[in-house]
Amino acid sequence: MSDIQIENVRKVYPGNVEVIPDLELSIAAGELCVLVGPSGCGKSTLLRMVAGLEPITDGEIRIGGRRVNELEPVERDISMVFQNYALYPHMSVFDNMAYGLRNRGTAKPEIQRRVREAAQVLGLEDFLQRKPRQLSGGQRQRVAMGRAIVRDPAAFLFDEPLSNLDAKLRVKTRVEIRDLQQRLKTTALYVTHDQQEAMTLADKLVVMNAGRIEQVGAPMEVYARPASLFVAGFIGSPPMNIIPADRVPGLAAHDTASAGMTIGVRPEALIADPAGPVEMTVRVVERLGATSNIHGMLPDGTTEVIASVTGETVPAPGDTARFAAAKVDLHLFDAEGRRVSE
Ligand SMILES: Nc1ncnc2c1ncn2[C@@H]1O[C@H](COP(=O)(O)OP(=O)(O)OP(=O)(O)O)[C@@H](O)[C@H]1O
Repeated sequence: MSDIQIENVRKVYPGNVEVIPDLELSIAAGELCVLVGPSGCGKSTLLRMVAGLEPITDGEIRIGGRRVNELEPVERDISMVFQNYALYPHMSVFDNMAYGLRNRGTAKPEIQRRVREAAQVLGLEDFLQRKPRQLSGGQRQRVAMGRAIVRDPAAFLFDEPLSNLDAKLRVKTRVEIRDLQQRLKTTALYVTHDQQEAMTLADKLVVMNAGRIEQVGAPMEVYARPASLFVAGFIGSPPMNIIPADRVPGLAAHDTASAGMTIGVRPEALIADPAGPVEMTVRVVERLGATSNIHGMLPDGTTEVIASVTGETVPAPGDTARFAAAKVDLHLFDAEGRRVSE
């Protein structure tokens, strides 16, 4: 097991395009660290720099205490799993998984042992003689993971590995990856733009925005105490309601209204209450089964609010509905979007 240290890393692409100004990140040995953020925020660039597929402009990256800046990808002792699987179509599953070991001159019996072991872990024993085209998308992704596992690397790097799978398979494979990582305890860096995937997989969640880290923490910590308006809006689904404090005077203390502050309140923290301070005109009600999302508009006519409620009885479009929230469920942000509440 190896840790990964990213220190003062900067990335400027040719043409003087600075996409990562100065980034620090420490990933402990055995930890699954997930980088999440909107398209273009620099997640893939960071992962590719750790992999050695992209040179870094400034700073240092260490894997297991060893500086890897100048090392080629093959010398870094990492395994990558890509979105498109990158399997060799003409080779069997066994040969695909054995490829890296053969290249390194590993002895035949050792290759047999490791591939069979990985196939067992991944439930691929019955598919070893098949070609990739004879497998489903989920099975192909497992072969790609098998190929990563057999090398017993210092770290796994995952680049959006689930984005080619359909929704159901994505959830299933997500659980498999989590389970696998917990058993193997291999350090992993995982990139996704899907906040739900990030929340469920991560030991350490890193929210990126425009080449910078907005917040690092355990998923539930980030969910419970988002450090900025950006994180508040990005983590959680449906997203946290962001309400200018002066629009709902009764919701938070009066001194917040005058300071250009914003109140964040999660849809699931809004409780139906006929005397509640949050008044909305209901526009759309989404019934999801166990919960319903009520989409409405505040009296100001510009601030949209969502309340997630359980139960059979929900308001209808056009109704006026009122909600309250407990003080502990209010998140206050200053005019710069930084968290000010505890
Ligand atoms: N080779 C390149 N040359 C110049 N700019 C690049 C290059 N590769 C990426 N970029 C730019 O760097 C920024 C970060 O890209 P990156 O692919 O790391 O983002 P990302 O967060 O992984 O996005 P996505 O989720 O869409 O893959 C983007 O603005 C992108 O246009």
